[in-house]
Amino acid sequence: MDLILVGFMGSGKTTVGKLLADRLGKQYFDLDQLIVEQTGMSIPQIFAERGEDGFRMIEQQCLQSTNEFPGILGTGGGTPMQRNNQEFLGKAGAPVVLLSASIKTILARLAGDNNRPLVEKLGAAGLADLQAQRHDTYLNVSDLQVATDELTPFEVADKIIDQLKVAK
Ligand SMILES: Nc1ncnc2c1ncn2[C@@H]1O[C@H](COP(=O)(O)OP(=O)(O)O)[C@@H](O)[C@H]1O
Ligand SMILES: O=C(O)C1=C[C@@H](OP(=O)(O)O)[C@@H](O)[C@H](O)C1
Ligand SMILES: [Mg+2]
Repeated sequence: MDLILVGFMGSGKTTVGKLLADRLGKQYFDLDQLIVEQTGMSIPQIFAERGEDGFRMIEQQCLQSTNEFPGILGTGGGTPMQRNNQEFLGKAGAPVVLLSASIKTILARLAGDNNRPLVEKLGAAGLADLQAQRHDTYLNVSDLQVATDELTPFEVADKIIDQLKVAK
């Protein structure tokens, strides 16, 4: 893996990951997409039929399967919360980049979304709590942090490229 994106739902991991891959001439892998391909089920279907615990088990297995993948990996918002996944991120040998956004931005970006079961289940206040709960873990697993509220996805990609150059 060359780079791993982490962050809350709606922070832009999938969008920015694809852009970055295009710009750097690399492949993009999306953990949620891999889960959908491996199970033949949508994310809401997995939550409905297997529960969140079932989803987390599949998520963990799929993450392990990306071990030798070349390119850029976009994780799901809950991926860094499991200990095994934290170990994976720590040993991946790729910079882990945290995309952040305020809860106001997140709610605006996810309005009308029906592919994220936790958004429907938790509502605005519950999502704010979940974001706060995850905050420290996101910081702990990441090497770089980019605040995305005032940036277009293209600008976020630019910033990551710049910061990685500086960090080299
Ligand atoms: N920097 C940004 N500015 C404006 N909209 C964004 C930005 N990043 C992502 N979005 C939008 O927010 C929504 C969620 O983005 P997505 O990439 O799926 O996030 P994630 O994979 O982190 O959940 C999409 O509609 C996307 O177009
Ligand atoms: O934050 C989470 O727990 C989740 C985030 C989603 O991915 P995105 O962060 O790409 O929306 C997806 O993995 C699932 O709905 C659970
Ligand atoms: Mg995503």
